[in-house]
Amino acid sequence: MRYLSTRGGIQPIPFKDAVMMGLATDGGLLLPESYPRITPEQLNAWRRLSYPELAFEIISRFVDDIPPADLKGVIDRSYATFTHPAVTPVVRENGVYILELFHGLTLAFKDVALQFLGNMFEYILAERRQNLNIVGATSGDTGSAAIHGVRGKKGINIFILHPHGKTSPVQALQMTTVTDANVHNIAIRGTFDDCQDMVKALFNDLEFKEKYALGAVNSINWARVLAQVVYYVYAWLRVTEDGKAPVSFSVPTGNFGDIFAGYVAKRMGLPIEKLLLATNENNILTRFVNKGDYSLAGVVSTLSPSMDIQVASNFERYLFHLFGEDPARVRAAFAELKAEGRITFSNEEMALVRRDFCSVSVDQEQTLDTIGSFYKETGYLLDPHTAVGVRAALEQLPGDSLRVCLATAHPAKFGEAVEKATGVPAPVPPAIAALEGMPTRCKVMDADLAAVREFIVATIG
Ligand SMILES: Cc1ncc(COP(=O)(O)O)c(C=O)c1O
Ligand SMILES: N[C@@H](CCOP(=O)(O)O)C(=O)O
Repeated sequence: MRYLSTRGGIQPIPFKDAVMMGLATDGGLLLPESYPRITPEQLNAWRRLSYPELAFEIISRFVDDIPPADLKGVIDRSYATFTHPAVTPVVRENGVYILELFHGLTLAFKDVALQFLGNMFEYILAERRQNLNIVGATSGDTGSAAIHGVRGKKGINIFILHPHGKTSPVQALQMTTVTDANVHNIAIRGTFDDCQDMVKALFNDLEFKEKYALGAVNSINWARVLAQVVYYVYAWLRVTEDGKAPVSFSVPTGNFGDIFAGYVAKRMGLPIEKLLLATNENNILTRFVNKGDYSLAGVVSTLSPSMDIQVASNFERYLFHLFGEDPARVRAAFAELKAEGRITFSNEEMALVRRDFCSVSVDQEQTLDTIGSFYKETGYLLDPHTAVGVRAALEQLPGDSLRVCLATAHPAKFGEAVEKATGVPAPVPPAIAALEGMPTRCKVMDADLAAVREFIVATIG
């Protein structure tokens, strides 16, 4: 399996090089040359597999430059850190299935891919006798999951940029209380988009990237998306009885990484009826799906802060496929976005979009109402991001269809919103209770690329 860039500017490369490259050197995103097919017979044969066994079956189809026993070792180590034996269990509440993705170390879906990526980096670096300086942007969850994926690992430094004061207090503490020597938190006076822009700019400075051996933990890294494909298949196997039943997935969306993993699963042959793209008030992607309107607007702060994003980086991967794998059309679309603040789509393209996706935007009042009523009816607590997806599913997907909602974070990460909605405090897991009063370390900076670059260079030494 080889990987190519959405912008068409690199020779195809193998998996390990793709992991190390992160953002493609031509500014695009890496994708596999083709998607391996999974058949109904294969799906039925996978029903009895544990999560790590299934992960191996799927991931190994995209990786041919790592011996199977080594790949299995990386996968097994990654999922041994989860507190639930099923890793990502599925529960049924109020007519929808809930895919719980928050049983990892930092209580969000990011752990599923970032434990895998942290161990994969460690494996490749040991083999190549190299060091790595990870630079990432977070709206709250990627940062802590990435930090916990690589803290204390030999030969790795990690720099995580988050928008100052715009994450939940628990999310901030999950990052800044990790004071290992290789962990560096930077709080940017700005938005997540500012953080992501600066990270991309550092990667696009190829001399800097090479000199300081930069590595990516955001979903611009293909390994992130790949690891997330697994739980779509796992959930599908839990809620169906035969190899063909169509299932719809409701996905609370910000950077389009999670839902793109679902799209990959669909392209591989997993019977997915619809991918429901659920957004908060930052709804550029809902406007795109429903009206063909992909035009930039300002970012607003909401109760689901991890989804407070305008420019979803993985959208580029989807556009590559939507445009018939034509890198020239991708380049033209991003030139239009830069010049005009929008991308224009043809009617044929929008028909293709609506074949796979539908979308709903859920505002904060509806989010609180959904957390409150769901709790009242079932006793089950939703975090605000999950609530956006559940609300969208209840509104948009037929009640007699198989509906899986991705529960992307534990409610205790957003305790204030949950208490406001239900009138009761969310139970606090020991991992969160332990954060209170711990020493913290974090550098607060302006959204100034030169200053961030200087800080990274000075810290690496
Ligand atoms: C809790 C939570 N839900 C949903 C999302 C949105 O996921 P994605 O950015 O992959 O679309 C995020 C951020 O990524 C998140 O942290
Ligand atoms: N919501 C994310 C934003 C970054 O997304 P990523 O999937 O590209 O890492 C976060 O929690 O940081």
